[in-house]
Amino acid sequence: MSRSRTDGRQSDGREPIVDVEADALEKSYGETVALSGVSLTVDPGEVVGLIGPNGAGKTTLVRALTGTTVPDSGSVTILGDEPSTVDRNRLSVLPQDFSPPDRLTARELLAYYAGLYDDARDPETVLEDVGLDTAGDTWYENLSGGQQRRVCVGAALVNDPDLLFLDEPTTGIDPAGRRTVWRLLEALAAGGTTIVLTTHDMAEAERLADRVGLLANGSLLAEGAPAELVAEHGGSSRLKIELESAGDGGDDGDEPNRRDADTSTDPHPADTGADSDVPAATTALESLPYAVDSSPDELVVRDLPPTDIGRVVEALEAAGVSYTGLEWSEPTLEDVYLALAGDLEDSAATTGSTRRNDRARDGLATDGGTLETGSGRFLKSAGGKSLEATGERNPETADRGGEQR
Ligand SMILES: Nc1ncnc2c1ncn2[C@@H]1O[C@H](COP(=O)(O)OP(=O)(O)OP(=O)(O)O)[C@@H](O)[C@H]1O
Repeated sequence: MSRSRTDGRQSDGREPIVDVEADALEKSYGETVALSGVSLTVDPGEVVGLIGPNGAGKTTLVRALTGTTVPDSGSVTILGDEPSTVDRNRLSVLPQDFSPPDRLTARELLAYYAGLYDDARDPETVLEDVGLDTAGDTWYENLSGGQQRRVCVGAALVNDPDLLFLDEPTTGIDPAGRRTVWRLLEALAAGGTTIVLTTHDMAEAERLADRVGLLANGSLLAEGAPAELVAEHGGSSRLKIELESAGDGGDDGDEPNRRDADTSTDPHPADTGADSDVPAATTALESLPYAVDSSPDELVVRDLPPTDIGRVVEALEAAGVSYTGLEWSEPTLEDVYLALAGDLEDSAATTGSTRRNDRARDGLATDGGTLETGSGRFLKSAGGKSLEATGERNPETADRGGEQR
């Protein structure tokens, strides 16, 4: 994403101005360590994406950054203030499980939230922005899950915040709607809004975030621009060659890249790969200067520039090797995730979040951050008004209740 940026330094060259500054945050719920020494700085206008397995601590981090939970130790300032005293007109938070009143229409809900702020955006425009203008008069409870989430995203944008926290904003939204939300967030970022979002969608993080933090077991395992993380941890490019095993094919006669397979003795051979073209294909590629991994029915050629795909095809065809598909791909943020946290699928389930990750201790984590949301809570309030009327709980009370979770 390109946008004009300041370097965050004041005009007299003194201390950098940052929108979020969190240092050494620790938070435990009973025996469960949700945050373990997380530090994070977010510059004005920056988009930071937090990724990580279920139970990694992303929501707890959001909550600690926004003041809906108090960390056990460590410090947080947002927009230059403590979270509890920050000007709520400038801040907005969309919790993961925000649930507004069911018996208000999308239009009424956005108008309601707009009414909480001194200088809100036009709710009709927000309704259009989130792609809900045709469903504006439908009760919230009758909207689809994805439409409901769009209303929630709209509610989070209605005060035109300087600093926006979004906990899994596009969960449940269909691919086209997701792109609508992405474009909306990109436009906000281009206008200077600082955004911290959590997501399980690696494409979302890669597209939107200037910087990504990978959390697991309450620690930041890695942090950096998506491209940097991919270059450092994503591995190499891959050309996947799906091979036709002897049992898959017959004599089609017309296709030049297919070697005849003898199926006369067994019309339904088990697809064990034993008769596949893997050995022949491996031999065919030996003369090329690339590492090749093999499995029973496919080969993966690593570090192959796309301009050399033709050499692979020629080598396979010269050897008469059958293949059913070729797929070349560059490493992505998903590869980074799988490389660093793929074995930690559910931090809470596998470790109770108490395990410290060695990679974090070894210094991969350079910074940390905080975010947190709570069930049914919506942090927004303005001009001294709170959202207790909508059923949201007092953050501190809610947090204490959460200790029992
Ligand atoms: N209020 C609470 N009371 C007790 N335990 C909690 C509370 N909030 C979070 N936890 C625990 O802290 C750990 C981190 O949870 P958190 O919700 O921050 O993870 P997450 O990364 O946001 O997960 P997900 O991707 O599933 O949303 C988990 O083990 C969770 O069970």
